[in-house]
Amino acid sequence: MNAHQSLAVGRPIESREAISPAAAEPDPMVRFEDISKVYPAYRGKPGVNALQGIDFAIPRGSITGVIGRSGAGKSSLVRLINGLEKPTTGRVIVDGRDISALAGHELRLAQRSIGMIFQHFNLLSSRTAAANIALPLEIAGWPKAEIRGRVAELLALVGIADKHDRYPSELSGGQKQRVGIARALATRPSVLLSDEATSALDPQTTRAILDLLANINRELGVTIVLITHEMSVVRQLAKEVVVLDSGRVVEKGHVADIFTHPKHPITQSFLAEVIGDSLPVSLASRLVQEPLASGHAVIRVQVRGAGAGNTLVARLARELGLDVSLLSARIDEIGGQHVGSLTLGIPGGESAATRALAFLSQHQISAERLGYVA
Ligand SMILES: Nc1ncnc2c1ncn2[C@@H]1O[C@H](COP(=O)(O)OP(=O)(O)OP(=O)(O)O)[C@@H](O)[C@H]1O
Repeated sequence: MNAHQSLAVGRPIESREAISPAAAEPDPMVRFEDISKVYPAYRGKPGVNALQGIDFAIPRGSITGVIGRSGAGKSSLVRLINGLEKPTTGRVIVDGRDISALAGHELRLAQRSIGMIFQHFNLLSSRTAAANIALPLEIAGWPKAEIRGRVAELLALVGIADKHDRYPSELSGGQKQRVGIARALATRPSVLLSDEATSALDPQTTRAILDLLANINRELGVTIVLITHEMSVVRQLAKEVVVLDSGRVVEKGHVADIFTHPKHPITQSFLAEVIGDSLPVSLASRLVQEPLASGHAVIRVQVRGAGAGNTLVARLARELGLDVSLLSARIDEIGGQHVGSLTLGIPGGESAATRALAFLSQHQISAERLGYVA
């Protein structure tokens, strides 16, 4: 166990039903059954408890984000799905088979139904785009003529039919990742694992690649497992999310639920990076943390559903009998739902803020007090 792991405080797992405990999902694509993964001590380096008590299922056809900070155990988890690592305890069932029990030829056959894409694309520089995509088909022993047809189909699917004869050095980052995606899909996998696949791309290219993955999920029904340290990636693509911290699942569920009611501090810190966090500068510079008896309390509220934010300000003003002001607002579409982040100014100091927070909590609306302005 390393220093980071030994300091970790065990927290209860927050379950929100969408990603069920392994046993509760009748026929999932991936089922982690009470997994632990320990990397043993090696050449004077201490052993590492990389994963502990992992027990959940990934539904067929879903897009599931697995998010965590560096060292949280994301890559270990994804390598268990394609059998590159074996769990220390527990089983990993993929498409009905215990992949953790397979070895040799059987494992290689099972791995053909699990595609993977990588942050740095992992293309062979000596092969053209078409030849990179053909590689897994050659390994699987496909006849040459069939490979040609399949490669042309895949190049068209990922939108680079004209790059057939280009070498990786002649392609942009986004085009290289399209080749990576085509190669991963070549053997018609049922699962696509994406390990930080957009981390090396600029925001615009990231959006295009995430759109492509969404289309692939929709049109081919491929289950996608998305490893990332960026909540913006989860927000754009995933419907379900699993939050990992120090090798444990600390929160999981529908993305829109997690965005509106984050429970674990690590989830809250991920959200703070993406949800309209910025206050108007003139306001932020005057914000103080000490409660004020008068002046405005500044409260941030997360709301869900089209139009939910519109009525909230009026309802709160009615309830408090005060002029509630809207200081900033942002609406996103997350996990197929509208999620809004509103920053409200509430006159009447600490006592009004306390009443406002009680009202919001009574109505299961997630809110936090950011501070006060005189
Ligand atoms: N092959 C290995 N041998 C020993 N320790 C390992 C090995 N692979 C990972 N670890 C350790 O296991 C823990 C989890 O690592 P993992 O790579 O799964 O996390 P991660 O969330 O993917 O991190 P990152 O985002 O930095 O890639 C870390 O403490 C890491 O140092």
